[in-house]
Amino acid sequence: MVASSVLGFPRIGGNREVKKAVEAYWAGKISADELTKVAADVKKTSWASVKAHGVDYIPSGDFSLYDHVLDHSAAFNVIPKRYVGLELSALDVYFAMGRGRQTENVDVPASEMKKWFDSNYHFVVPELSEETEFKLNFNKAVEEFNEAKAAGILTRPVVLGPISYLVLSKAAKDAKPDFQPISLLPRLIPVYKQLLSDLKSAGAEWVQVDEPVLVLDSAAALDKQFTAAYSDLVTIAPKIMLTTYFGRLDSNIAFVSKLPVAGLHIDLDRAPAQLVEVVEALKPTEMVVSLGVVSGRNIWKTDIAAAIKLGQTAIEALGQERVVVATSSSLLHTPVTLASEKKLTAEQKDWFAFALEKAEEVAVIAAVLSGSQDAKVTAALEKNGQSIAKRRRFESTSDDAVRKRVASITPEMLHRKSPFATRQEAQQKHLNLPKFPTTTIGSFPQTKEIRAARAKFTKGQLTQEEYEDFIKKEIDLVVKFQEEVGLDLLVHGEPERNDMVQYFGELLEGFVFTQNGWVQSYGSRYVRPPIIVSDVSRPVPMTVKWSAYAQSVTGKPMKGMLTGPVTILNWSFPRADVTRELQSKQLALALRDEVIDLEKAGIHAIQVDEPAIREGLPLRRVDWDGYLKWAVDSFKLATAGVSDTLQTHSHFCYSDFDDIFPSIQRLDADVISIEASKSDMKLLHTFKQYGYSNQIGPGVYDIHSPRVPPRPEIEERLKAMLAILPSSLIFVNPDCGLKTRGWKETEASLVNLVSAAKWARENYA
Ligand code: MET
Ligand SMILES: [Zn+2]
Repeated sequence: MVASSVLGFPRIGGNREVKKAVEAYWAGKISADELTKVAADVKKTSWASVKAHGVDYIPSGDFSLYDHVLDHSAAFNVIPKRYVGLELSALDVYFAMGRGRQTENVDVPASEMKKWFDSNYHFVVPELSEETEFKLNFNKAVEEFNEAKAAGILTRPVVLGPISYLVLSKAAKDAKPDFQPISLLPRLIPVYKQLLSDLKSAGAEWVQVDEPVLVLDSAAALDKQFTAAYSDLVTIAPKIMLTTYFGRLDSNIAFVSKLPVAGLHIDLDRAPAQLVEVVEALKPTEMVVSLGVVSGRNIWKTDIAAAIKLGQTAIEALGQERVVVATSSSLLHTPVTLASEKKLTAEQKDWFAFALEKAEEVAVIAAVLSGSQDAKVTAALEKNGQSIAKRRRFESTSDDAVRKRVASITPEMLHRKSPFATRQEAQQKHLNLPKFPTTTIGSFPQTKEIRAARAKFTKGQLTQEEYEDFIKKEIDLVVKFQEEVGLDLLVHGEPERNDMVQYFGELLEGFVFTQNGWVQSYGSRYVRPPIIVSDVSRPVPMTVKWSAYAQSVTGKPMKGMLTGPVTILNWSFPRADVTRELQSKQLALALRDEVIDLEKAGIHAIQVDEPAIREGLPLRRVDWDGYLKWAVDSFKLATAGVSDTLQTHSHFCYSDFDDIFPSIQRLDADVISIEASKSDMKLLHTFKQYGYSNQIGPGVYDIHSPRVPPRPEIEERLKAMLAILPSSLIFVNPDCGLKTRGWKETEASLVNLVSAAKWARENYA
């Protein structure tokens, strides 16, 4: 019998119950007990429905109220000093670590967040030092295992493995300069032993231990640590399914196949070619192989016939009993169910599978591989074949005009007319910005009123004209606000945008949208990625009306605001039938037309956001150049079609800059703004090391938290920048858009920001 498994499930709940409850708890509207109850119901529903679809290994312990890495930190007592002794409940300390906390007596910033591998999910980075004292404060894995058991469902608990936990951690500020988190492994192992032996006593037969770092180049140097850790853990743990995802093991398979674990999970969605090598390596062992054939990262219906072929290859070598069919990764990155989509056409709906439908897919594939003659299985298999055939027919139709345009892109289209120095002079004449110009990243608070108006408009309760008047009034407010606060380069505030990707997707050809396809980005923040289904083009201008209006109501320069091609691509579910490069170039051409139209409409600064360029970077270094080439070319294609007088901006919000620094320089944007506040400005050192020739605005405060940055704190950050960068290149701005913030903290924060910039002008003339 081939077993089936799901590696993790979305946490939001079918009706966004968890998101709503967490936010209600933060707002003081419900109690901790009420929150726990909502979470318990959602978990129970997920377990029951995965089980109902016939899945053998059902995950537990993967649920989280904020982030699963943060859950481990809280459980392991990895609580930075600033969160200790605040007289808060354990739950409030947990949330304070995730999002910061600012009340009458407490003022702590959030921890740093980083993107989870190459996804748009953010995890809270653990902070470790020589002084870290690991202990098991609570055992979430056991608690949830028992919770499921009480509901009559036997689960396979999920934990993040010790090596990945340490590799994903960073050294705390007070750690010694040469401190390496991985050096704490011997001290962390006893905690894992306790965690895992408790799980075994609770009755868990298997445990899924995630070690996603095994798909990174850096894991090659950790073979000794892996061997030591797992040789120790297997002695007391349930059977361990060592789980890798998002990439390929490559040479790491050599030591992984020698680990004493009971099973190995590999991602065959991202890296199908690794199957043969892995199976060969496992042959002489007794390990079970878990085949991640159903994508945890995309929403296309699985081609079951193709998955079966992969399964058969494994079975021929290892036998049925040693093969498990699984999702490639946790389904955290996909929406809950297609069943809640009422607006997709029947044809479109037939293309996709969301989390619940994927659970069914793994069960069907496992049943077929087990030789099931069950009529339901045969029918499901046949139906899948028909769906795939229909989709292939749709995919074979393309937009010839778009394809031709991509084919005729010339090198000249990628370059601005003059070098940066010449452009800077020309731009200054138009923009007339003071030294240390202040600006924001684009969005202003998306208030209840804005969301209500948009909802009414979507439902047809507001006419086009009424809605546009409403948006114009919002723009008036935001412009007036910025003038009053004293900002220099203004924005229109993006009130017309539901989301920075969805907004463009809706105006472009080639996308479809879900009503309920929410995917977690961080904490309680969920996005609804559009789906690219065919060739992309721009039928009409998308932002010109709003930017031109905003410019018409102020004498100060107005910055146009677009989402970049690579980000639109990376934050959508992409097509799987053509390359990402082709999709990116099509998007770039559409945006190029928009940039040119904005310039014609009298806009002198345009920001093209590329916050997702880093996360799309392949996990293996050998694959980087290929990606960076087309990613940078796409940005340039979108932005280089304008005159020297137009100031291009780009924005990035992440901190691992070192890796891609030369590519950032190659974008040749006149100004970039970057996230720098939470990572203690460490990325500025990258700039110091490499030098940077164009203008740059390192974010001076963290917008992911409602906390107001006191003015001296902003000044400190400016000082840190000035130690590294010439004052003539520095812009002053928050580290990202303000859409998730309230007006109160936005105003207080920006007042401090403007006054810190004035201070800089006075002191660094
Ligand atoms: C995640 S980056 C966000 C950039 C966008 N312009 C905004 O301000 O919201
Ligand atoms: Zn951002």
